[in-house]
Amino acid sequence: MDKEIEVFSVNNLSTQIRKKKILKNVSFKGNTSQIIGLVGANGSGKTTIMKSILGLIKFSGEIEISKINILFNNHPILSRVGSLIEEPGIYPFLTGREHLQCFSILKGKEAQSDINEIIDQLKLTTFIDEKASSYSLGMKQKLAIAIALLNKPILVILDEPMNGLDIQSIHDLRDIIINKKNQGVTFVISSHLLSELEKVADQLVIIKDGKSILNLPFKTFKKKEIFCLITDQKDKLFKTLKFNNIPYSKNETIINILLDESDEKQFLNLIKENNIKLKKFIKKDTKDLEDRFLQFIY
Ligand SMILES: Nc1ncnc2c1ncn2[C@@H]1O[C@H](COP(=O)(O)OP(=O)(O)OP(=O)(O)O)[C@@H](O)[C@H]1O
Repeated sequence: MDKEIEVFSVNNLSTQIRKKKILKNVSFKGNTSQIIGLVGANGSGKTTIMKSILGLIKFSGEIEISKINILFNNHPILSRVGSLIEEPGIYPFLTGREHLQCFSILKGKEAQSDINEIIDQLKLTTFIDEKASSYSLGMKQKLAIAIALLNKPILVILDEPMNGLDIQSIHDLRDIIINKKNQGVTFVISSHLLSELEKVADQLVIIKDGKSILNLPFKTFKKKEIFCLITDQKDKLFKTLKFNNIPYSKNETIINILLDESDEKQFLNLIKENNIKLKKFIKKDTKDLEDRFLQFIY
C-alpha cells in the first residue's frame, strides 16, 4: 500500500465562538495508514479541531478529505469517516447490536459481516445483545468505538477513546487501531495519556491555545533535546527558527526549542550569524516523555 497518499488536510483552520477565537490557523494532514496523535492541555482546542473536520461547526480555512472540501453542513465524504467525539451518544432502550445496525450504511451480508467482525474484534459479544441502559461507562465507550469503526472508514477520529476503558480494553483497542492502520485506515486520536498514545501514534501534533505549535514524528519528539532560550530579540529569533524549521514553543519570557544534541554548535553559529544575543541558553534535563512534553509546552 502506498503510504504517501494524502487522506485529509487541515489548512489555516480558525474558529470562533461568540467572538472568542478558539482555533488560530491550525494546519496538519494525514496520509493513508498514518495515526496522528493530537495532544494539548484541557481547553486547548482538540475537540474543536475534530468537530471542524467533521463539519459540525463553522470555521474558516480549508479542510479536505480525499481531496473533497468539507464545509459546515456540506460533507458528502463523511460517510467514509468514523468518529467518537466527547460523550458517546448511546440510546438506552436499544441493544448494542441494534445501535450497530442503525449506524450501518452497508447493506445485506456485507453489513452483517462488518458488524460481526467489529463485535468480535472489540470483544463485545457478552453484552452486545443487552439493552444499553445496563452498560457501564466503559461498555458504552466500547460501543461508541465500534460505531466509529463501522462502514469501512478511510478516516477515524477518536476523541479520548481510552476514557473509561480498563487495562485489557485499552490493550484490545490498541491492537484494533494498529490492525486497521495496517489495512490503510488513517486515524486522528486525541488523548491525555501520552504513554498510551505513543504506542500507536506515528505523528504528534501539539495544540496550545488554539494553535498547532508542533507537528513532527513521535519518534523525533522523543529523540530531540529541549533547549531553553531567553532573548530580547524575539522577533528576529522566531524568524530564524521558522526559516530553519526548528520547532519551538514560547511563553511570555521563555522560548523552548527542539534540537538534536549534535546540532547545538551549529545552532549557536546560526544565532551568531543572525546577530541575535541570547541571555540564556540551556539544555533541559527531561526524565521521560511526560516530563519532556510538560517542559516543552509550558
Ligand atoms: N460551545 C462552546 N461555547 C463556548 N466556548 C466553547 C464551546 N466549545 C468549546 N469552547 C471553548 O473552546 C476552547 C477549546 O475547547 P475544546 O473542547 O476544543 O478543548 P479540548 O482541547 O478538547 O479540551 P479537553 O482536553 O478538556 O477536552 C475552550 O476554551 C472552550 O472553553
